Amino acid sequence: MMSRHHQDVDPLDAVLRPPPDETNEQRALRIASEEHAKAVSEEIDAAIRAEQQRRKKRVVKLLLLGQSESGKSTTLRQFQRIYTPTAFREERVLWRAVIQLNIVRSIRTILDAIYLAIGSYSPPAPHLLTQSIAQAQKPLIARLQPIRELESFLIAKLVPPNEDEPTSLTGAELSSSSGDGQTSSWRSQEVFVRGVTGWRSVLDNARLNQQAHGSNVYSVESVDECQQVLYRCRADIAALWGDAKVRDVLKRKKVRLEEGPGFFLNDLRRVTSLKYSPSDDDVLKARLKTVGVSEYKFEMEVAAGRDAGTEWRIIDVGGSRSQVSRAWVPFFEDVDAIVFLAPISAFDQVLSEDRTVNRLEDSVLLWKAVCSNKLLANVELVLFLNKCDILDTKLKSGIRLAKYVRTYGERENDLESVTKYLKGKFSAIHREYSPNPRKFYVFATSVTDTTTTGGIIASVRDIVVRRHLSQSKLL
Ligand SMILES: Nc1nc2c(ncn2[C@@H]2O[C@H](COP(=O)(O)OP(=O)(O)OP(=O)(O)O)[C@@H](O)[C@H]2O)c(=O)[nH]1
Ligand SMILES: [Mg+2]
Repeated sequence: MMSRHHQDVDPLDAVLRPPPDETNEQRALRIASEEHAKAVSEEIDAAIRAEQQRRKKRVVKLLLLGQSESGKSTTLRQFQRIYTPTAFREERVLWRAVIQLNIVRSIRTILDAIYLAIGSYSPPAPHLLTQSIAQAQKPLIARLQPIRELESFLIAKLVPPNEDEPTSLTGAELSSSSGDGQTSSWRSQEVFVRGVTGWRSVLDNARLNQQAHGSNVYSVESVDECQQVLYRCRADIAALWGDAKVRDVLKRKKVRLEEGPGFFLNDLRRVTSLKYSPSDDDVLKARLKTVGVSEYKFEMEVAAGRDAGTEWRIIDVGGSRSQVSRAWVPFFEDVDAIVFLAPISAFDQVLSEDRTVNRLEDSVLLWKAVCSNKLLANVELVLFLNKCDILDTKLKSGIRLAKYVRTYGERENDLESVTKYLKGKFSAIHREYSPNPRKFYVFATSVTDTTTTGGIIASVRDIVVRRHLSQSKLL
């Protein structure tokens, strides 16, 4: 009998059942306290779910390294173009000011080359041929004066306010050898940006500042006024760039604008039109130096398919010499992979910050330092032998690698043989200097090229994600 009675009565039910003699007040209190307990329990459940979600969410960290002008920021822009296309497209218009400055810089480089050649700058002696060009082109040069003025305006607009770093970072440099064997050179400012998003807010600030100061051409309200100046000067710019004698001066001064960063003079009609809006290719070609370190975080958009929702942190550092040791090391922690860019087209160039150092040699030394760094022993290293398009043009124009890299010897002076040889050299350093054996990933790249870079970026993504997953399993 007893056991039957026990089966009929739920002991919990007995405890939870409201007391039979409960007053209305006690009932209200009981219900309130039950609701509170339920709310607390739901909160705890939500927190647990969020934590589970966070643990499931993939966060990958990629560091871009390489000397200045190697293509790090361009590679970052390729990631943005491919994985956050909407945001990339929306931001394209903001690059117009940078492109305007790139154009203005090219024009100034040409004018400076002419002036330097005729001895307006000391000490070179006047060169008769160039002097006659300067005479012939005098009215044209005078008409281009607004372009020079545009330069300082755009610099004021693009360089962050209250910037404590000197803005006169080394940039394009011309040198002139005069008849007496003396060489003179001067450095021009190169505009830089601290961080990827920094310059955007700078543009907004500049716009507001200028609005407060009236509306003549140089207290421009917006980018459009600068565009108007370029538009008005387009025929003169085209005449200058198209002049055979001017080209001759540039050739003699060894100014190869086309191979340099931010070159737009072959697209003058389009880029100086009033309604000009930068294309994807323009944004990739534009040059804006990075100073310091910028971390770009993004989640791949739904269009990225199976990788949508993965959080990427790509760290882009300034590559000029003064920044290398100071800025890079603190970012070595927690990195899944490094993309190291070596601009192999630069085998016949020197660093703009130290004109005694060959750029290829500098890249090799940096690569050695990265490979041998113990903090990076377990990090995947992906090497981009970059600027292959420029390398190809250079080799075809007859510039020989063997003149600068003597060990290259009698090998063929073509793109395939040169990249194969350099891959071997970089691979040997990787093998010899890595603290632990690791796989060597290498790509011959032209990161400004959208068609070929898409596939390479996808391969990098796979390498990084695979490594990230294997590391997570080990934890
Ligand atoms: N033709 C060509 N131009 C390239 C290539 N890669 C980069 N560039 C251009 O070279 C210039 C320098 O590239 P950036 O990406 O700014 O170089 P960076 O490594 O970020 O340089 P810092 O910010 O000074 O460290 C830009 O104008 C790019 O468009 C390439 O493969 N081919
Ligand atoms: Mg950069």
